[in-house]
Amino acid sequence: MQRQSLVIANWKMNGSRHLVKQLANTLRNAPEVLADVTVAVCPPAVLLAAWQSEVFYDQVHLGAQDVNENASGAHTGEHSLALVAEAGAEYVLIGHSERRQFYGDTEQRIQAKVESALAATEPKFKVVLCVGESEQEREAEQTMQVVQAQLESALQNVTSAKMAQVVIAYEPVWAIGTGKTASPAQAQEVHAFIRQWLQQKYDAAGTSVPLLYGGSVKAENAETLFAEADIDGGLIGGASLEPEAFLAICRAAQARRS
Ligand SMILES: O=C(CO)COP(=O)(O)O
Repeated sequence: MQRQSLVIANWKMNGSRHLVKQLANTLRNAPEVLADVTVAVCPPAVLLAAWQSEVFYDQVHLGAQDVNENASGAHTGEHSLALVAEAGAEYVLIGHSERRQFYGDTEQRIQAKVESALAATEPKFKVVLCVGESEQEREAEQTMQVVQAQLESALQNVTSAKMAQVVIAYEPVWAIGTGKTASPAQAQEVHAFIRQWLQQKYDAAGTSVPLLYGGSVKAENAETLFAEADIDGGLIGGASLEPEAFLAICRAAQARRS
């Protein structure tokens, strides 16, 4: 099955209004890429509005890097789904390893965030669930158990019908921001495992879920990663801060289709 290519920029705590303009202009000048590849950008939430005024919605989608599971209330510093939706977000990253490691995102909170995001109707968010093992877990040959436990926990109450809104990003923690990319074969092995798990739980609905690889994806390695059967695109950190590099990665995702 040929799934649509998807590339998502995760700016993390980086970027500026200037970079919004630069990346928007770079992407706007490549309509042939945007016609073939779904591209979403997740800037810091305070820059969503700047993107909203720059970008044609039907060309580049916007996303939030995280969201609070509650609808509103006394949660200083947090953003609700309604707030990020108002700022233009259609995608939301949930369970990024940096949030799991440093900001208290337990399995239970991630599950709650996934369920709140999938319950929202205006808009119907695309939930990008991030999973991945640490270096020690890989060395102990626990990669598949760790990934499976993360999927089981986050998706335990998610039905097949809702899976049309779900994207899974496999991001091995040891490859994030380290320059150590998983080899295409290493990434494909885990993606195939995730695909099999999804198909077992969701049948056909599991076949349609896009699977993204993240972790030191660069213009130079994107094409070989995206050539793998179960890698439908990427979740890009550092390279998404360089407009030309990010566009080159989007072009590599476009090449995957042909
Ligand atoms: O964490 C990532 C994207 O969410 C990957 O970051 P890098 O591309 O900087 O390794």
